[in-house]
Amino acid sequence: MSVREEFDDWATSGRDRGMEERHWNTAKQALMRMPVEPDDTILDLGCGSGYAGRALRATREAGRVYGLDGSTEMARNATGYTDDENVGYVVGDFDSLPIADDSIDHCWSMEAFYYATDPVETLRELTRVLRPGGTFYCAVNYYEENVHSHEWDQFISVEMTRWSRRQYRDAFRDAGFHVAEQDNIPDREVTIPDEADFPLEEWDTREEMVERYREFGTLLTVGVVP
Ligand SMILES: C[S@@+](CC[C@H](N)C(=O)[O-])C[C@H]1O[C@@H](n2cnc3c(N)ncnc32)[C@H](O)[C@@H]1O
Repeated sequence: MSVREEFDDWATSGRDRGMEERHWNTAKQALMRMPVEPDDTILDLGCGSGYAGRALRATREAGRVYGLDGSTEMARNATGYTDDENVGYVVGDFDSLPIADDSIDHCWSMEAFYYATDPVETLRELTRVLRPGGTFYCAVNYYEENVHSHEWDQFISVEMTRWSRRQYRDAFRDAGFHVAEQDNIPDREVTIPDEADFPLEEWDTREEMVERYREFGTLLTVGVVP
């Protein structure tokens, strides 16, 4: 199945809002760190329901926000969630961004980058569209050190790239970014039941669930275009 078919299916069955809910606890912490100035132009790469761009408009006075997604239905849903004319959702692929050179101040991406067919090319594309000094805030829950994420590729028909912290930094540098920051952002809000409630459907032990959410959380890598 293609990215488009897979995520069209998610969007039409309402799973875009479920993703937003699952990602928001750590996404909001990372979004707060972005050095967005009023009127800056933002790209949300793999925007899903488009919540991140709308949050940056509402809280940081971002100027123009573009959400890009390979799924037509995701882009359609996202468009329906706002009447803000400075927020626009476009259909496109990470490896060939339909965006002019040096036109974006900051790019955000949550739980999407690793679906790129060619993640190295996607990074190169981002250095093309970002202005000098522009940043790429790349947040992922699927990565090598997060052993609890390793089986996720079995539940989806799209290829996924599982890089380590080190591989993210190296790839960012190879594509021409400076690496400004790399951090694990814990999810302190997700409810973790009492010991006596385990095993759960998804978790054998409480310890594993604590490690997944409170310790590993979301891996954030921040690149800056020189
Ligand atoms: C797991 S969802 C995350 C959505 C959103 N960022 C969030 O935090 O909820 C990944 C999104 O990336 C999009 N996507 C995956 N690979 C893509 C590609 N190669 N080009 C464009 N969009 C892609 C999917 O259609 C999907 O909406």
